[in-house]
Amino acid sequence: MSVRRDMKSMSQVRELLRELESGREDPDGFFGLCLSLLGDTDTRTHFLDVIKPLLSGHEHIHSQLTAIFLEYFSKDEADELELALTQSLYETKLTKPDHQPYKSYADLTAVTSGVDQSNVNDGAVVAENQAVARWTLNTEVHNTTCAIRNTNKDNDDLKVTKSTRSQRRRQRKKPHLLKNPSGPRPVLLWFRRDLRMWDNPALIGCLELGAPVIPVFLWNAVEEEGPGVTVATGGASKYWLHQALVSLNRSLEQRRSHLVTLKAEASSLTALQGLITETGAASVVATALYEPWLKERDDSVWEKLEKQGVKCHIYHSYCLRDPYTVSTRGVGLRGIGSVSHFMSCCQQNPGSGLTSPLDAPAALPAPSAWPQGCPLVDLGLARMPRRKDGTEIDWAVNIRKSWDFSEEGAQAHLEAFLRDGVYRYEKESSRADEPNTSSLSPYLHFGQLSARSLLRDARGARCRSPKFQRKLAWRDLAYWQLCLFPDLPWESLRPPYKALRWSSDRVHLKAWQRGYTGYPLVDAAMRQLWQTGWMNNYMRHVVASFLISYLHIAWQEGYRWFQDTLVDADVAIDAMMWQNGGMCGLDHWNFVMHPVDAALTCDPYGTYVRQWCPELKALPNDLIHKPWKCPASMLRRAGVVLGGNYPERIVVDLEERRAQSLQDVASVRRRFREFVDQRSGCDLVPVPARLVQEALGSMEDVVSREGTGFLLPVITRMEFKHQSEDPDRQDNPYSAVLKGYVSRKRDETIAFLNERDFTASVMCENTQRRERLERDWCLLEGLPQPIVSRGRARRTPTRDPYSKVPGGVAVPHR
Ligand SMILES: Cc1cc2nc3c(=O)[nH]c(=O)nc-3n(C[C@H](O)[C@H](O)[C@H](O)COP(=O)(O)OP(=O)(O)OC[C@H]3O[C@@H](n4cnc5c(N)ncnc54)[C@H](O)[C@@H]3O)c2cc1C
Repeated sequence: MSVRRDMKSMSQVRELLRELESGREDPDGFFGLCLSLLGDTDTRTHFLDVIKPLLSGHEHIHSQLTAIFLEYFSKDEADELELALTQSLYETKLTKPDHQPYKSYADLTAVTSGVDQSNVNDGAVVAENQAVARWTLNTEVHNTTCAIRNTNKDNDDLKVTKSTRSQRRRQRKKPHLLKNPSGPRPVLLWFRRDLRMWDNPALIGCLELGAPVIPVFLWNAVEEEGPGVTVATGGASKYWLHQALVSLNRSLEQRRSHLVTLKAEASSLTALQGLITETGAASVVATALYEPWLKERDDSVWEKLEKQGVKCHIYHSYCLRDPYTVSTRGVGLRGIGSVSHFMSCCQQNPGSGLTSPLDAPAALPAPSAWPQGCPLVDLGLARMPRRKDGTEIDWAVNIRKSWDFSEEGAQAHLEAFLRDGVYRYEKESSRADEPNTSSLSPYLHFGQLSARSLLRDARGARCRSPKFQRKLAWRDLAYWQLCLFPDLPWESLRPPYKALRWSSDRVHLKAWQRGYTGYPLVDAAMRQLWQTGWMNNYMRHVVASFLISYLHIAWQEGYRWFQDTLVDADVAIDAMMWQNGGMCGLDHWNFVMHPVDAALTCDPYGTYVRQWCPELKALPNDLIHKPWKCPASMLRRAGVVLGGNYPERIVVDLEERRAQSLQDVASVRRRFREFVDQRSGCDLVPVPARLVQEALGSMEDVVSREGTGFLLPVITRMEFKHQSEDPDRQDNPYSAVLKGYVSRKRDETIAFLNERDFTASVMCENTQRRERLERDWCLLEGLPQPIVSRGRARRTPTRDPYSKVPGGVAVPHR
């Protein structure tokens, strides 16, 4: 050992001594580390000097260390041999691949975790990583030692017996140096949805238990599905789950662990019990799930395991707030269902507050023996159907091309969005032709990204992002609603709307599902969904409005299709949004998207339609959203055959269909008057007693009826109220059909050009006036007529009809 290294090691030992004094290190661990840093001889020579400072103030630790030291150095020859072996392995671990010795444990952990050195400079992280690295190191040393010893078994029985005996003796004495079979019993880390290494409190919770960690994933489709027709994990989402598990396993392997996957045939409880018996695990750690049926299952699992003497530790990290702790106290129930009301509830009743995100551990302590699992493919999450000839139908090929399923992919997406995209998001999140939203939903759904760290990063972004941050509140709102109304995925919350007349036209439904409705915007969105498993929020509104208000198909059909095809399919969010869109949720969308007019906002140049409906790509911008308006010659030139390579519209009378939908709502509201508040005209919704009790201050809002529980007036679309009052009125002034709005940026451009046009036309008008006066004067005086200028008021090009604004100016956006 060189003098410089000697000094460096000594200074590290002194640093560790301070850790010991502050209680962050224990005497056994400290001694083990001294051995590894100083080596056997130097420890023997210097150790007692090193620990002398402990005599003032930490006498107890000093005497413990002295005992450990004396015990350790009173060993026999076999012990020496084993120690030499252990030390040499230790040296190997402490040597970089280029054979340069590691400078510090931070250095070591940076390599084992694959993280940048700059990330591990934080004191707390280094301490935590050191602890983990040490643990793993010790376990590994032991395992490798055993392995080497076993290969010698046949040759040298005597030596092995001796060695094993001495090993057992030392294990009893120094648990931190070699793993003790009777040491801490392993902990099962039950992964369900928070499939990540970063900011995972369950993972860190396991490490804090100081025991070997066995990460497991159990799959039981029946439990997952719940009691209703939830389609909790549809095809696309199962495919994502499979890929996310592959990636999780890779991350675990980088940390010297791996994921044990298991088909929980009978139940998750039975599978866990089996694992506990097989591994001797003493505890189970997981993050909470909030779907009521999963929570019920979990509660029963925790209860049974606790009775068996297994400790269960549950952490909350999937949502920003544990939805079961959100209260309306002090806020009341008025406006319930809106995100503003929900945020007021959270602000008024802040709960435990958000703590800082946690770093990923560098390594996980591995058990001495791993339980038997089954290969991930056996869970059947990514199983593809087969044709009659046995060949596979790989429907996920485009999904694979569209996404990076890993946690690193999530981080990269997030960074790119906060760096370049969040500004556009705040201005124009509705554009379908530009990737202006974060596309983080599948990562959030599977917990590959924690909501807490996302919020923290969004707050720290260069561009302010209030709109984006609010979306995370929407997400929590959905879980709160699902907890309050467990039937949310299948039963309308507003009772009268259950009696709405819905169409059962399967041809229409199929056309909508596959993107063959004849309305290019709707078709583009549905094809994007089918191929990539995703579409942005605005397009989800467009297609939902089309299904409900124009095809008159029940929202549950839309919900189920989304659950099956979205990679971010999320029971809580999907159900809440479809209920709201289906007019029967706690909130009402106060708009209906028109399948052509909406293009004004989201696809003004037809770029999006051209991408997903390439058969229409040669149509001009102003007609691409309504090919039925194209002259036959234009269609011919563009190669479009309506009813041939592109469908005819499945419904043509949009106005009529909308009016019918409105009439149907008015009629059920009149039929079930008991569910309409006579004072405000709002719909009444039965709410759980818990809500009412919490919001006692607002009892006057609550109408209590016998047999119906508590009825609460909720947000109701103005056009419904008006139509119900005067059913025969044709021109409802509150029509909710959104004509498409032009974004602020476009407004600004147009205003600027308008102004330029205005100046130009005023100048032109003046000239014309002067010319006219001159002409009249010449006529009166009998003089020859002056030569009139040929100039005319400048006309604005009319290439983009979507930019028409009051005032008559039309300009292309770019
Ligand atoms: C009919 C319908 C069904 C929907 N179904 C789902 C679904 O199954 N899963 C899903 O994650 N989102 C769903 N949404 C909400 C929203 O459309 C998606 O979250 C969003 O499009 C995802 O894209 P993004 O990550 O770019 O969103 P961003 O706009 O970048 O938002 C960031 C995150 O906030 C959350 N979020 C955004 N909008 C909402 C919202 N309205 N409600 C709750 N959380 C929101 C999502 O987790 C999203 O990833 C649905 C919306 C509608 C209209």
